[in-house]
Parts: sequence; C-alpha cells; structure tokens
Amino acid sequence: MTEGYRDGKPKPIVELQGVGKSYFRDKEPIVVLDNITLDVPEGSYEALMGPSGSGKSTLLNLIAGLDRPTRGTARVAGQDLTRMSDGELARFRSRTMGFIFQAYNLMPVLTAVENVELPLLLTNLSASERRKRAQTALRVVGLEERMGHYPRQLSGGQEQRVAIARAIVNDPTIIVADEPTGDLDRKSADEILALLEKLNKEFKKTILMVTHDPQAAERATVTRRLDKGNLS
Ligand SMILES: Nc1ncnc2c1ncn2[C@@H]1O[C@H](COP(=O)(O)OP(=O)(O)OP(=O)(O)O)[C@@H](O)[C@H]1O
Repeated sequence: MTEGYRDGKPKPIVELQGVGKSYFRDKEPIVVLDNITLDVPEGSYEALMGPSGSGKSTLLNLIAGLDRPTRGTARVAGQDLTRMSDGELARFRSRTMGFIFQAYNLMPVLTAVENVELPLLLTNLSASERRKRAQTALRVVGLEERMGHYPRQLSGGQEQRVAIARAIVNDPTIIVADEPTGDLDRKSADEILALLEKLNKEFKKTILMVTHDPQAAERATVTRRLDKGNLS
C-alpha cells in the first residue's frame, strides 16, 4: 500500500484523536471540548455549526494551530501539532493555513494590494514577486481593479474579498473561515460563499468554515454539528 493511503482512501488532512480543551477558572476546569475525534479528507469543504458557546471557534483554532488542546492528538497536513514548539507552530500556520474571520482585519493605512502582500513580508520573496502574487490573488477574488483602493473605499463584501485574497496569497493547503459572512448582507454573503466554493472546486483547497448561517452551511459538502463539546 502506498504511504499516505489507507484502504485506498486518501489519508485525512485533519486527524483529531480524543481531543479535549478545558479552561481553568479558580482551578476548576471548564470543559469546552470533550473528546473530539474527527477525520477531514483532503479537498473537502466542511461547515461547522452549533449553538453559541458550543466550542466551534475553539475547535477551528486548534485545527489551525492557533491554540493547543489540553489532551489528545491533532495531526494536520501530516504534522503532529501537539508536538510542535511555538515557533514551529507559527511556521506551520504561515505555510499551511489561510485565515478568514468575520472581521476583515485589514490595515486601514494600506491599500488592498499592500494588505494582501502582508503575509509575504515574512518570506524571502522579492518586492516585485510579492506584488505579482498579491495581484494574482486579487484577480482570483475579482478585485484586480481595486488594487490601489484603501479599505474605507471598499464595501464590506469587497473588504472580505481582499481578506480572502490575503488568506490565499501564500497558497495554503487549508482555509479556515470563522463566520466569514457574519457581517454581510445576503447578496455579499452569497458572493463570498461562491468564492469559497471556487477555491474548493477549482483550487482544491480544503475549507473548514464555522457558521450560524444555514444557507452558508448548505453550500458546504459536509455539515458537522457541535453541541456541548461533542461532535455529531
Ligand atoms: N480563553 C478562554 N478562557 C476561558 N474560556 C474561554 C476562552 N475561550 C473560549 N472560552 C469559552 O469556551 C466556550 C466556547 O467558546 P467558542 O468561542 O469556541 O464558542 P463558539 O461555539 O465559537 O461560540 P459563538 O458561536 O458564540 O462564536 C465559551 O463558553 C467561552 O466562554
């Protein structure tokens, strides 16, 4: 059998085994995630739903290497995140992950293309190569014409598209999106969802999206539900 394959199926890109996450208040544990076991196949587009406070963002952050589980193991893109140092985790995030949040988090003093270039400042790429890649990412999200615009000159939907361009400029394997349409009207939300679908289908990105929006979840290929720290 070829390495990386099990029963002829591609090895999952996310593998969580018995993952738990607790916070401690006055030495009393508050269990947020109980005992999560999850396989996400490469190339899938999954939505994570569940009541407020059920641990959706916590779970997404563990998968993305932004946080660490209290117990269990998390393998993502072939690497055991639980064994990594903080520096290794930071490198893992910048190489493997693309982040999209509800708040677009664009720098107001930078233009669209400069915002998209930001993650590339951590690489050895030349300034002209950085600019070229940022332009390509803006073309993918349909905003090439708005390259020189500042965030305040863009609509909410356009700002989120710039944020998506910034998330894909490193060519990540996995995109994590936490309520990507939470602040948008229906039409702009639908444009963002169409873009995520394109990134999944055409660019083969694995996408994990936390959402409260049933219409957003419907566009994903798999919907999982989290309730009181357990997945169904
Ligand atoms: N750093 C922290 N310290 C203590 N408790 C925390 C911390 N981060 C999250 N929590 C708690 O963990 C629980 C789950 O939070 P999380 O943000 O993952 O939920 P969620 O399902 O994403 O909620 P929402 O849909 O409202 O965003 C909440 O009760 C929250 O208060």
